[in-house]
Amino acid sequence: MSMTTSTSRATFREQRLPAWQRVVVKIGSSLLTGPGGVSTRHALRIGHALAGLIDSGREVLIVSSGAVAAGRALLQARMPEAGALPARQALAAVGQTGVVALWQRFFDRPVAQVLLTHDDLRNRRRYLNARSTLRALLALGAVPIINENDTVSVDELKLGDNDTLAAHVAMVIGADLVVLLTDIDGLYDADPRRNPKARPLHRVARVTPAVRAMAGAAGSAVGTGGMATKLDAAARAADAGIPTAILNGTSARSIDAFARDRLVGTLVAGSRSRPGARKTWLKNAPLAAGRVCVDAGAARALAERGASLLPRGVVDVSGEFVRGDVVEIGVTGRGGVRAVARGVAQYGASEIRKLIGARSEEIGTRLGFTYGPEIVHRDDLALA
Ligand SMILES: Nc1ncnc2c1ncn2[C@@H]1O[C@H](COP(=O)(O)OP(=O)(O)O)[C@@H](O)[C@H]1O
Ligand SMILES: N[C@@H](CCC(=O)OP(=O)(O)O)C(=O)O
Repeated sequence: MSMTTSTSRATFREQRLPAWQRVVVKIGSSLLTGPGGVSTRHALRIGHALAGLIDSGREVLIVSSGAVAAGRALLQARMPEAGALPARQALAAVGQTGVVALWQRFFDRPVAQVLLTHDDLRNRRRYLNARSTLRALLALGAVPIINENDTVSVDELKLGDNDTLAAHVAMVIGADLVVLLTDIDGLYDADPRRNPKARPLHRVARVTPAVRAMAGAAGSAVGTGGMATKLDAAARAADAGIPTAILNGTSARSIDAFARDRLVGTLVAGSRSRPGARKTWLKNAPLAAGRVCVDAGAARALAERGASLLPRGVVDVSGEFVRGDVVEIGVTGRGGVRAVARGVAQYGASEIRKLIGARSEEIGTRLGFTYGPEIVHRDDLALA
């Protein structure tokens, strides 16, 4: 058989873990579920380690997978085929209660269920709400148990995997570290389940295309995305200056090291600069709700002078978005539309259509009201 056992694999040596006060820990489905639904087999050790860290004054947010796998086991259902979204959503609804109840067993303080959708991270108002709620939960001493709101997220708007969700949560809450607990010791230079000669990578300075090429698909029937989504998530977090540790949640050695502020696994370094949280969020907001096309002069003003976008420079609007949504700002050239920036729209699409080419002073007369002279304020802009 081509699969290798974990005992024949090269092992990771223990290394330093960056200092942290606030961490987002993501736990994959395979660590939390078994044939009977949720399972304490691996979760027990992880839960105790996290409880110890919280008791010592650290702040821990948990991104927990396992709803679909637990629901499937409880209903003795087959895994729905790709595309069978309502069935997966139903399984998630059945399994999620057990996942949260499982976590409650490890903490003597309340846990809080937080289900987030793509929209909650894309829309600035909802993003700010999510941030305030998470902050309040930490201040109250509750342990946030976060998952994607699978029962209502539709395919094209799904974050899709909880590695990505963990990176977003870390950016939203300004965490110092992301920890991805999985069923393998860390990142290897090839998928060790397929290549017995794969070598451990202790440290990744930057997620380059060459590093991405090392990552293969999921290792279990319940996992989503494999190492590829973990590296994508780590790259996002790194962009915001947040390092990511990838380690084995089934291994006592790895979990015990983490509880002692050491790492047995892979560290993806954070980039040195830590751009403003708002710009980071904008750059990573999963999808834009629409597009505002601008003329070449406006594009230059945004890119070269860091100016706000005024109605004067707008030439076209597509999509149906409302005030507060993230929009793409593009400029039309020979090869089609080129993205220039992303920003939070101060006006909705139907309003901006009435303002195309207007001077800022005309906004009041064209609309009958005004939210200010800018279509997108410079503070709410991130260049592409
Ligand atoms: N280069 C690699 N190094 C380590 N693991 C890899 C690599 N490429 C693919 N994998 C696979 O990724 C799996 C972990 O991802 P996944 O199954 O999605 O887990 P989770 O449920 O924890 O998100 C491992 O079990 C492994 O088989
Ligand atoms: N939101 C889904 C998990 C999606 C996911 O990323 O799963 P995994 O790769 O096991 O972390 C669930 O709770 O079943």
